[in-house]
Order: sequence, then C-alpha cells, then structure tokens
Amino acid sequence: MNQIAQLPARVRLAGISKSFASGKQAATPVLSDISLELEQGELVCLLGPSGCGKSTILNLIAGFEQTDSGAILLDGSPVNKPGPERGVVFQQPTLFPWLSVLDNVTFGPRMAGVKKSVYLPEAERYLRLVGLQDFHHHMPWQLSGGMRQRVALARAWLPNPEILLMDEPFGALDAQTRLMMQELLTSVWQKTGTTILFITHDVDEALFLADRVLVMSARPGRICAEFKIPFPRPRDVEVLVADVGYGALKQKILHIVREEARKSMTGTAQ
Ligand SMILES: Nc1ncnc2c1ncn2[C@@H]1O[C@H](COP(=O)(O)OP(=O)(O)OP(=O)(O)O)[C@@H](O)[C@H]1O
Repeated sequence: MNQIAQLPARVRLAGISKSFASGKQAATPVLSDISLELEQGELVCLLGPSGCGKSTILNLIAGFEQTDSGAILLDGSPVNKPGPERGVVFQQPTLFPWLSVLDNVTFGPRMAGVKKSVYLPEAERYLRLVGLQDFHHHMPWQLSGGMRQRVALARAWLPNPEILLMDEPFGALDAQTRLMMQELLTSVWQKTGTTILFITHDVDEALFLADRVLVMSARPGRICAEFKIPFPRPRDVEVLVADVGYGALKQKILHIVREEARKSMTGTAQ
C-alpha cells in the first residue's frame, strides 16, 4: 500500500546541530549533524535515551527553537518559526480548563477569525473521528485523561496540518487506554494522510504505529539506527505479537536503545 518512496520528502533536516548554554557554563551540544527526511504521509517514530534530544528535534521542526547550523526544510522551504501547517501534541493535553470541549477544539480558528460556518463542521468531524461527538459541551475536568488527550488530538488536527509533531502523547495514559489511542491515531491518520513524527520511549508503541523507526544515540544525539516496519496495516496488536518477526525486531531495536541508554548513564557516548 505504501507508495511513499515515490513521493518528495515533506520535511528534511539537513545536517542540523544544536547546543544549549546554561548560565555561565559553556554551551552543551545536544544534537550533532542530524539529517533525516519525513516522506509525505509517513508515520515515523523516534526512540532514544532520555536527554538525547528527541524533543529538541521536534521543537526545531515546530519552529519553537532555532538550529545552530544546518537547515530544516518543509516542502523545500526553510522553517524558522511556528506555522499552522505543523500541529503539535504534547504528553499533557494542555486544555483551557474554563472552555468546553468544543471551544477548546475550535480555539485556534476562532482566534484567527475563521467563520463559524467553516470551522464548525470540521470540528464536529474531528470530534466524531476521536469518538467525542457526545461530549461537545463537557468541561475538561469532566473527562478522563484519555478523553482529554483525544480533545487535544482533535484540536491539533482541526487546522488540517500537513505535519503532526507528537511528543510522547500517550506516555501518561494507562496501558489499555494507550492501546486504544494508538488504534485511534492510526485510523484517523489513514483517513487524513498527515505526515507524523511521533516520539516515544516504548518500542511496542513504535512497532504498532510506525512505517519507520529512527533510534537516536546518547547525547549529543545522532540518528544511529533506522528500521522499516514491515507489518501490514491495519495492524492488530494481538496479530502483531503473535508474528514471529515481531519479537526479533523488537529485540533488535530494544538492544540498541538500551545500549545507548547505558552510554548516556555512564557518559561514554562519543
Ligand atoms: N531550552 C533549553 N535550554 C537549555 N537546555 C535545554 C533546552 N531544551 C532542552 N535542553 C537540554 O537538551 C537536552 C535534550 O533535551 P530533550 O528534551 O530534547 O531530550 P529528550 O530526548 O526529549 O529527553 P526525554 O526522553 O527525557 O524527554 C537535555 O540535556 C536538556 O536539558
């Protein structure tokens, strides 16, 4: 089904590096000469040890931070500030507690002065896609954690972004809710064709979601391994775990991630 190899890269990171200074200390290199591409409609998961720079990559693509060197290109044009074509979903849904579900989801277009007749049908569509069609008038405190994250997902998808940047969005959810969210995400993604960069610490999550998994090294972060995920879609977690190739691939990825985590703990990264 996947014809991404013939399509142009939607996002290209060309040799980017990034350091952060802290107080009077010399700047610490966080990312070193990272090059990667996200193809149109591709779902790529980024794994790596804590502190290796995964969120920094996402923040650079989102335009929240600037690179020290190298370029970030979106459809060939340089990125240096946030834009509506890039949606972001964080681990915490960050909803406005005083606004209803519908008002949270439509906050962006309302502030941008988009006509209600334009944004309302789309908001209703996304709320239906995430299974919240009966919760338009609920307040965030009346929702479960998973429901709040579904509101955040609908809000991020409403402007119809070309790219969705997701930073451990299901990391705070229990295992069952997380699995349901993964199924929900892939089903909406297959309907919209959005390009997704998804950060996770969970190899099973990456294997369920991704077309491709990138593994980062200990800091300063580089892409040290890449895996194409061969399992057909739509994926079913029970079928996946019974697949003989699943365990072998999981073990291979886990080995690299743990090795890099060990280096980052013992400070032996190059
Ligand atoms: N704005 C900032 N100012 C200073 N240092 C920063 C800033 N953002 C990130 N860092 C540093 O950059 C390094 C990488 O952080 P980042 O959040 O990208 O890692 P990560 O791989 O996403 O970690 P985790 O998996 O734990 O979330 C850390 O040492 C962090 O302290």
